Amino acid sequence: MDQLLIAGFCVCALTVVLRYGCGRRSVDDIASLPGPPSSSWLYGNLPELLLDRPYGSNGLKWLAEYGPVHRIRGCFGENRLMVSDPVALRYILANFTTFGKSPTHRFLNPIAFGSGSLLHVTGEQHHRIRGIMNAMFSATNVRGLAPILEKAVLELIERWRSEPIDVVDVYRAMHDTTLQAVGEGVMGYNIRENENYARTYRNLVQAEATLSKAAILADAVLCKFPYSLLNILTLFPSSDIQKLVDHRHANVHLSNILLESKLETLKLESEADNDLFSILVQKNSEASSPMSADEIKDQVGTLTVAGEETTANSLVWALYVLAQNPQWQETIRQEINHWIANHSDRAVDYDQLPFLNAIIKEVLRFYSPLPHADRYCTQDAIVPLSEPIITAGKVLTSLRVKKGTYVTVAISTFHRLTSIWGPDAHEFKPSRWLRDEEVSKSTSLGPYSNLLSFFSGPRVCIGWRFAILETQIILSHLVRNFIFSLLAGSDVQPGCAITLVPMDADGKANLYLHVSPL
Ligand code: HEM
Repeated sequence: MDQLLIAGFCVCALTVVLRYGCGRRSVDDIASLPGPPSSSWLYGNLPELLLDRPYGSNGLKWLAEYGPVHRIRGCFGENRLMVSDPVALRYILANFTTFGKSPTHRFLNPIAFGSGSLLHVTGEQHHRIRGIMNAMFSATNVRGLAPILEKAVLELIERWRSEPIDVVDVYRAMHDTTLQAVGEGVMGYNIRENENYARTYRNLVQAEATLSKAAILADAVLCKFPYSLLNILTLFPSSDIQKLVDHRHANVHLSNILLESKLETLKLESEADNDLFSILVQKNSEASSPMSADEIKDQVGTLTVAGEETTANSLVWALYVLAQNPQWQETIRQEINHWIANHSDRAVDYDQLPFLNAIIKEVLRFYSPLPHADRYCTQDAIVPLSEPIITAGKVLTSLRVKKGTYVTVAISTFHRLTSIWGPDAHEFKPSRWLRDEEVSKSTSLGPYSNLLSFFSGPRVCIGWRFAILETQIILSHLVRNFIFSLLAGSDVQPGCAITLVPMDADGKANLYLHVSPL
């Protein structure tokens, strides 16, 4: 966000804040909750949360000190709720009408993806679009994509084998490969070969993921204004908003081409391609309340962004832990070679590779690709708790939350609760997934192995099956073909760029590893 714009907005925001305060003066319990002190009225605890290195260390400190439901301060001294309590989380994530997306997301998502984007729509429109898109992401349809996903990784393997490589930025390589995989698997189109689209896409990701004190402030200021006023910003776009607008143009161009060609195939009654977008167009033509052409087109950019970043970063962290543990690479190799030797007549069933899946689950737990997400309370609510909170002489068995409160869904902190994951919750330990009884079944939250990585409730990740299959395929093929090892003296730490990325000392996202062909 441009400095000038921020300064202008700060002045307006201060006026609004001073005049109206930080929200309605209805009663809630958050002010009385324990929470970390804040040294800054302007930024509150947000820099400690968002700019933390390694990401999550402050979250874990706060968890230990104040418990799984506590207060943190946002900008201008506002109270925010930070939640990793499973009962409270289930309630919050199940009630999207009350706990919706943050005002900033509601402002920015339509600019980047269109107002019909699944990430943006709510209520009946979300229900209708989601119903049609759920069919697109069914287990059978996703399973059918294995050959497309295998092709993406085999091309990478070919490139790595054909040129002498030693040290590779696997962060970059995984992002390129997942961009190709999501393009070909979801859209039936190789996005990597469309330079303009790939460029605007990278710019968009960079603009959205740039976290700094200025971005924190801009976020806090934006939400104080009505959308009608904010929309004026798009007429005088800052450089970051321009990146969103540029990507939207690229999306419109690409989605027009894609939709036209898929509709043509449908009209000719020729055999439809098995990419998910073709399936969507087909399912939509049979739906009783179909999506409009614009609504379909708005999913192109949505699925690219939602599907690429997260999966690429899971793969990057998986390669990072494997590079630290060569014996785990060998176990995966033996596992897959054994499977192939015993089932030479069948395609690989990746779900039948226990150690590979244990690594993937532990990566999703320990390096949660989206480490936290915001929700914004749109009407006063009462949130249940799994355990009472004793505060200021009162025992709270549930929590009154007032309209206008930000709630941080602390995904990565939930993944470290010893009450759920056991006393070794803070260790990276794939073996926990090989002994079923060790992973608590008492709190079933997410769609996959009680992990919250994909969220739960009506906004649960629609692409989780795709993400798992893609990770299984790319990781197993890479480990079968190469040995990964750490560079001497390399020092990356988890940093938050909306998703969790490995950051070097300069705050740049990358991960250089030695890659040796087998
Ligand atoms: C490891 C990989 C992934 C992770 C950790 C992940 C995580 C998430 C999370 C936490 C949400 C909820 C966000 C919110 O409501 O604030 C979400 C939503 C979504 N994800 Fe994923 N995701 C992954 C991969 C994918 C893939 C591969 C696709 C598609 C190809 C995808 C498409 C979407 C879409 C469209 C939504 C919005 C759903 C809705 O609001 O109804 N995601 N994802």
